[in-house]
Amino acid sequence: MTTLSTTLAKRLTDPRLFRQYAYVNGKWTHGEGGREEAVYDPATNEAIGHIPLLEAKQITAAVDAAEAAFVHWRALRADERCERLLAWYDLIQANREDLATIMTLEQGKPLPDARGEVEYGASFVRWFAEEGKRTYGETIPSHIPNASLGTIKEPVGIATMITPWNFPLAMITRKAAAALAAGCPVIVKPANETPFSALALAELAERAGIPAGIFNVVLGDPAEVSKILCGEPRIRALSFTGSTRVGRLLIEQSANTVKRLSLELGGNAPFIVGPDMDPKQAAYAAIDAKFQTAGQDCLAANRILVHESIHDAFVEHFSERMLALTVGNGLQGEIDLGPLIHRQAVEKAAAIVDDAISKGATVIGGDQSQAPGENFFMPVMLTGVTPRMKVWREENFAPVAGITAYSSDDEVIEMANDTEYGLAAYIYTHDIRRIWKLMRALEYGMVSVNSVKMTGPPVPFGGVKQSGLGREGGATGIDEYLETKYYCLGALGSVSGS
Ligand SMILES: NC(=O)c1ccc[n+]([C@@H]2O[C@H](COP(=O)([O-])OP(=O)(O)OC[C@H]3O[C@@H](n4cnc5c(N)ncnc54)[C@H](O)[C@@H]3O)[C@@H](O)[C@H]2O)c1
Ligand SMILES: N[C@@H](CC=O)C(=O)O
Repeated sequence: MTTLSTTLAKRLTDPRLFRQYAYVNGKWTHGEGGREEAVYDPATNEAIGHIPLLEAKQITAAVDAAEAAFVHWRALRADERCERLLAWYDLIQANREDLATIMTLEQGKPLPDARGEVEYGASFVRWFAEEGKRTYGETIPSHIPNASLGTIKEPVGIATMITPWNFPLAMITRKAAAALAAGCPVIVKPANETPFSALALAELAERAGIPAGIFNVVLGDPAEVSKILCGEPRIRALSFTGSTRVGRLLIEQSANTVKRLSLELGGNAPFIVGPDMDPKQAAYAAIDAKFQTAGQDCLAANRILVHESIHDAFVEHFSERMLALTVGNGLQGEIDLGPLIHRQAVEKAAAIVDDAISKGATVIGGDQSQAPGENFFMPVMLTGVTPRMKVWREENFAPVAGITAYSSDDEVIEMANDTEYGLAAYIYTHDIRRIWKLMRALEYGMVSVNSVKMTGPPVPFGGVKQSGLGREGGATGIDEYLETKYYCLGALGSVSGS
């Protein structure tokens, strides 16, 4: 196992936040079979550390630990769990700079974006710390003589979380904080590309007084680990964020143990621009909605649908702004776009662009000879995109924007809904009738009107169709980790009715 005296550790104010072990039952753990995997900085392709690949029995040991710890955690009062979560929140905030450095090194996003994600991730911890105190049951007017009826909310049990590399911290906290606040122990399996953010969260959870066995981070071969977690009957809930392809697989693997599933899967967001919009303003908003995290965002505006009357002006402003975006190592200076996560992502983006060109799209940008390294992809705008092209059908997860013109509201509704995905959609117009018509007709879990920013702790985040199941965050996010127990208290003498 590599020692802590690596480049990454040296960059941190608190080197103990950089851990190259799994975290099970409050202990930093090696892989018993001696298997390990390197983690690379996508900007330089240099190894920044190693992680152990745990053996099957070590994953089961995490479940044993969570099962034992559950008894005490669920018995705490909600306000006691709240205090520990708030302590975790404070520690995340206090270590924001180190957490952002770890994230930029393993994920590649520019440092200011990484700081933003730490803040965003922390905000879910604070939100759910408070929400845990409001998991109310209800009383039910009785239809049974001399009985009182009602419900109470109880933690579902051990919850496991399988998370992606594009938001290595916030995708964990949005799930884990809800589960912990509900009284559930958690077992997190982060993406192997970005494990160090998860492990730093574990270190801070321990310092916050979250007991051993309650927050575990397991590492290993993803397919091997997920089979064990999905097949384990003691794990009652699985929350996954990642691709629709892997989401389908996890549904199958969880069928035998009938788990509670929350799935935040892929997106293919339309960005609709109405004829009344200022083309420059709309183009700049579309740039923000497309190129954040170098396009590796489930909310990325992939298909930009612009009314024909302003299409050409929009395209001019979009390309001028896109060509001014800076691409480089996220640790260095003012950078708009960092690298893609690995070389395969670059190859996939290039194939999507080639496919569109071969089917008649016009390309602007994307001079890959200017890319500052082999995992970088210079942003591309494609116009004249059609439903036959991959850029329309697939989530490209790269800085590739597809633009096309439409002529009527009915046409754009059909175009926008022409996808298996249904996560988020953007509408830009000031016409209230159009807003209402489009918002109601779009088959998406989230619709944002005249705003690129739509997420945050108070809102229910999630998709329809093949973008997923369930909602994270908001007033209902904690319900993903709660069971409703109905009770009937009969034979209560003369008391009847309510
Ligand atoms: N809806 C949302 O909230 C949301 C948020 C972020 C990312 N995403 C989606 O995530 C995807 C990008 O992330 P990704 O590439 O990490 O996704 P991914 O599906 O490849 O991986 C996600 C997680 O699944 C694991 N995994 C990979 N292959 C597996 C297998 N065969 N069996 C079991 N587990 C496996 C990975 O190790 C990782 O932990 C995109 O589709 C994106 O839209 C969705
Ligand atoms: N940007 C999303 C994550 C999707 O990749 C979020 O805000 O949760």
